[in-house]
Amino acid sequence: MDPIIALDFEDLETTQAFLAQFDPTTPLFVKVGMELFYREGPAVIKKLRMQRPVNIFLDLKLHDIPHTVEKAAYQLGRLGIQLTTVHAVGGSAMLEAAKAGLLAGAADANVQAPKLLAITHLTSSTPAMLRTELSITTPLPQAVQHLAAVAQAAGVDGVVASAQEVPLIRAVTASDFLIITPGIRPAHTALGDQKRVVTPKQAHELGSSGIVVGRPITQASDPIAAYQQIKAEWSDHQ
Ligand SMILES: O=c1ccn([C@@H]2O[C@H](COP(=O)(O)O)[C@@H](O)[C@H]2O)c(=O)[nH]1
Repeated sequence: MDPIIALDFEDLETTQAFLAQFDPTTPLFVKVGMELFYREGPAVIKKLRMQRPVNIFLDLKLHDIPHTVEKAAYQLGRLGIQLTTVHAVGGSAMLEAAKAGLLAGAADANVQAPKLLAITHLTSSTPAMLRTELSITTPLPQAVQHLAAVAQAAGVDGVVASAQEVPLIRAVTASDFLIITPGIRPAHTALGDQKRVVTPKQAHELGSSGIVVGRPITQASDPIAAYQQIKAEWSDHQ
């Protein structure tokens, strides 16, 4: 899987100007997050597809009561996207509802259902933050591992975690369980708010299924060169 570029831009125009720098015939895997989706609405998915070949990871991180999540997931299932997210801490009933909603929406719209990923603990979280602010006494890597096992048992297709936790997750999940890892920082790039970070090469070595990269590409002086360098570091070993 190619690196997934996080399109964390304020509007469609800025996003399309960014994407126009890439060869229009080369497929890209992109992530649409809350910022762009809340501004442009579901139409942004169709508009991005009209511009160029793209696979789309719609990262809205649903988290609510099961009924509400199922109805929201139904709408997302209709969009023909490839990946989407819920928060694992919503629990099994919510995860199962999300999956059911996606499948029903996709069936009604006659499109392929997206794979569902459960967010474990955000890559911006630290062990100290979990302990002192969330009162979670299980060590962070084991807490992530536990959530991954819960997600798999609920029928979710994979998780989002730091690549640092991939070996622990692999130990308790099936070999085709997806582990998508943001918090990717090539050497000498700014961490920003990310805490549990690895390089693209480390993510590969640790066994990530896919990496998500935003600012190291979108804020780079030469985004194409940054993307190619990250892609090479990530996939030259595959
Ligand atoms: O735990 C998580 C879950 C999601 N993300 C998202 O990934 C990108 C990362 O962007 P960078 O600019 O490379 O930091 C961003 O869209 C997040 O919403 C995450 O970072 N961590």
